[in-house]
Amino acid sequence: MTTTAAPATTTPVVGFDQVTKTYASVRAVDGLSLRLYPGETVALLGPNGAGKSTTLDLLLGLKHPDSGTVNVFGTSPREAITAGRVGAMLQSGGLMDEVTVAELVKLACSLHPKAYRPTDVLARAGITQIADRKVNKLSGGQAQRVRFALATAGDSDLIILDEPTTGMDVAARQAFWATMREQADQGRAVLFATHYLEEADAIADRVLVLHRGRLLADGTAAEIKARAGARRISFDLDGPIDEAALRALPFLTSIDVSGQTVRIQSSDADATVHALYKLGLYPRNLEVAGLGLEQAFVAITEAEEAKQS
Ligand SMILES: Nc1ncnc2c1ncn2[C@@H]1O[C@H](COP(=O)(O)OP(=O)(O)OP(=O)(O)O)[C@@H](O)[C@H]1O
Repeated sequence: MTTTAAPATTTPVVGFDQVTKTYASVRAVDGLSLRLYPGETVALLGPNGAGKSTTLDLLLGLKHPDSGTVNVFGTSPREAITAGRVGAMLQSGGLMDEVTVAELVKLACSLHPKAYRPTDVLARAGITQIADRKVNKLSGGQAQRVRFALATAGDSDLIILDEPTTGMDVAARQAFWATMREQADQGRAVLFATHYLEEADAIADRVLVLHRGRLLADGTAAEIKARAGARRISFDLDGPIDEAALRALPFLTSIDVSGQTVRIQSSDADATVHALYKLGLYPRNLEVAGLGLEQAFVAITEAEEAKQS
């Protein structure tokens, strides 16, 4: 497993030690150990059912581990939340129906020990214009912005976000991540679960890949991509294409032929390209590139599936 070097002298914001959580026969979190540090922006990735939401729920004290310990700022999650050190934006977080956006934000501020001014919170989340709307009349993206406002109602040291940008339009996403970057630059830790791998790649300083409740990889996006090892090769061929011959190329992990364009994934790009020339082919527009985070993620999780089956 790739691991990010931990700053030895800094107190962790979050500490999971050998944490396990089981629902009936499903082991949602399986012996998870990890540390988060101040100022880190960390993406939590994993396929559906990998245990991301359960991990965040454990971190927020909404669920309790069957074994192992969860610490937040060296205390229990509940103590950290009561002290106002944690702000959270959850996937399922229902919003009260019959109140306006402004009333809800005001309420969140009144409950936070280190609250910001409600007008500032509304402005930061870009919802000043919809402040008088009833919460149950909002679009999906507007409701996400309100959840974001609730997560940033006060000066918390750790911000937890479960799939925060689902339903947001491009402008809202950009504004959202700019704000999160500011929060991290001021020393807060930001942990977000997402299925948008391009966001994780662009935003996170550290990426955790969870699979069946276990940590498969922990490192920078570049480290995770390098770990997947494979590379993408694409080229065009003239004339009829002998797909069977291409499929027999060495080190091939996938191939896609579309018209005259061939796209290959290979675990040894040099050897594959060499073999391509040995077939007597003359590839045009040849490009060899590393995997994107999304392809690396698929390669890592598929390799784990294959190991377990
Ligand atoms: N309350 C529950 N009762 C029973 N099983 C549950 C419960 N909550 C989660 N699970 C199971 O635990 C596993 C982990 O679920 P979890 O919601 O943590 O995954 P996730 O990574 O957040 O998934 P997704 O990406 O789909 O949101 C899944 O197999 C899920 O079906």
